[in-house]
Amino acid sequence: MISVLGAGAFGTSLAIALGAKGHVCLWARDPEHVAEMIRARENTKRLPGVPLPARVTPTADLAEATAADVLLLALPMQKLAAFLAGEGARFDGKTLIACCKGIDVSTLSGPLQVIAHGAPSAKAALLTGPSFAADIAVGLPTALTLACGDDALGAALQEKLSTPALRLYRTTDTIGAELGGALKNVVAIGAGIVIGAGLGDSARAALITRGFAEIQRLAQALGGEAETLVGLSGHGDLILTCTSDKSRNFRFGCEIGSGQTPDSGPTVEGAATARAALNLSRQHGLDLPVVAAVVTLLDRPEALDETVAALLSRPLKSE
Ligand SMILES: NC(=O)C1=CN([C@@H]2O[C@H](COP(=O)(O)OP(=O)(O)OC[C@H]3O[C@@H](n4cnc5c(N)ncnc54)[C@H](O)[C@@H]3O)[C@@H](O)[C@H]2O)C=CC1
Ligand SMILES: O=C(CO)COP(=O)(O)O
Repeated sequence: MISVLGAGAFGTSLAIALGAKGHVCLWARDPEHVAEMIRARENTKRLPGVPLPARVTPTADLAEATAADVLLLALPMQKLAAFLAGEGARFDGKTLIACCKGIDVSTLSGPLQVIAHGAPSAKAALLTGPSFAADIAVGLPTALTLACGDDALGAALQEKLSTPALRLYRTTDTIGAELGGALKNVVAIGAGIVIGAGLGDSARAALITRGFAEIQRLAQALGGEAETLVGLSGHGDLILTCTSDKSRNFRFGCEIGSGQTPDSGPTVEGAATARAALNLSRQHGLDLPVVAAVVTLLDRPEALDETVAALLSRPLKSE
């Protein structure tokens, strides 16, 4: 059996997709939320309008959910470490698949390092790549990356989690997959700022491209492979997130760029990850001007004009 821990938009969409293949347990920490999902057969709070298949069982009982061998962790990145620390030995011997995108801001670790620390005897993998929960939930075609250091386990998980509409590609480059997925959200905030500020589509294309160069620079310095970064989990997800109004990171950036106070309610992974990425770049002596500009504007949105001017006045150089 498979369980999904975290009944947000993404966890629910994965439970719906996998519920077409077999039994899936969907765990949420709030019993009232679970009762509502059982009553409505829908996650009206996070993914309204899509019925839960009969084989999806919502539960607030973590013991019931963790009876499964394969557990998909669909929590926000900044909550993952505390969640694992609180549940300790429950995950011994389990296969944990991180479904979150980001870098833990206090330890500067990606999701797999966080799992290795919080659940050291679990086997770990990462599910990432370009996909909106709303698309997966209604069965639109989607291709994701399953990253696992153990290729035999990765192949078994690829088979287990693929459906006719949800195609998983696999890699053993977990660092490249983690960092591509984490950093594209930072660039998406930047792309949103550009559009929100009315700087135009050409400027957005420039920012995406230079942002991608920064993703490659940092990820490769940390051991990620170039091939992974041009794949689904890097370039693929960058395209999706920087060009769609469905992206929360992109919309958050648009709000900053247009002078609004951004809505702090939705999960916007790129905000904390921008700070983590900037700290990592300093540790490694790397120059990441797009990431640095996003951090500046998270702290001081009123500095938009001077931040854009500073980016545009950088020394001219070869591409
Ligand atoms: N929504 C999407 O289209 C996609 C999201 N993702 C990633 O999935 C991860 C989760 O995002 P969403 O599901 O969209 O967010 P969401 O905001 O819809 O849901 C997050 C869920 O986590 C739960 N949660 C938060 N802290 C918790 C804790 N300490 N213990 C237990 N549960 C907790 C919340 O109650 C909520 O149900 C993020 O890293 C995101 O980048 C990845 C691909 C697509
Ligand atoms: O990760 C995603 C698309 O692949 C979802 O993007 P947002 O978190 O910006 O909504």
